Amino acid sequence: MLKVNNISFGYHRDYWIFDEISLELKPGEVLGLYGSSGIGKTTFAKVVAGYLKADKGSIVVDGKTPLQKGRNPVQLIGQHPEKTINPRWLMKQVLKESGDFSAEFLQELGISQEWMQRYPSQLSGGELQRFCLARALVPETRYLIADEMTTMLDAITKAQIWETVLQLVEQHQLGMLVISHELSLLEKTCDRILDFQELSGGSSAF
Ligand SMILES: Nc1ncnc2c1ncn2[C@@H]1O[C@H](COP(=O)(O)OP(=O)(O)OP(=O)(O)O)[C@@H](O)[C@H]1O
Repeated sequence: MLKVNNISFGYHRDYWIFDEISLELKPGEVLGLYGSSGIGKTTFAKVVAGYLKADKGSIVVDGKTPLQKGRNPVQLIGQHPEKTINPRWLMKQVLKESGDFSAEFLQELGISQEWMQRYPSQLSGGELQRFCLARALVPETRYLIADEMTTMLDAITKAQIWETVLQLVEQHQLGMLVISHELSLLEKTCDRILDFQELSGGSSAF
């Protein structure tokens, strides 16, 4: 179980982006987090995945506090894959850095062998996002956070990526948090949906 216990975060000393949010995500569950743009969803995702430190509260993953070193069992996939990939590396180097991936697994994610010899700038957003998914789906991963993962993609690519991801999530019994401002997407993909504004009670002063 991924337990988020009363976490608060502010970029500045005088203002919480969100205050005292709690939620629980079970293995195998697909949980939606809905909220409008700018409300603090990405910040929340970064805190839960360990990129930012909560000012208050705690995050407990399968009974443990994730360590600073080593691979986090909570992996985050964001809206802009190009921002997380070294532009000077060939895609085969990008993958190699995260581990060894079988040809079957890459095929399942729709990654063509031919793309391995290309640089990130020579791939589309949907193609790059598949590499980000591969990197996030290493054996240590137990929970996946998809923050507006397909917002930039066209309808067909979006549907293909969601079909693959939901299959893999079920197959590996991962817990998945789907963050989006698109309620229709959450209704299609999630077992239940939480409203970010209701959870945080809106932004408030310290
Ligand atoms: N590094 C930062 N320093 C200061 N303020 C920030 C920083 N990053 C984000 N913010 C502010 O925090 C607030 C929440 O931003 P966040 O990106 O978490 O929202 P969001 O709900 O994910 O929005 P969107 O859906 O548009 O991406 C915004 O007002 C934003 O301007």
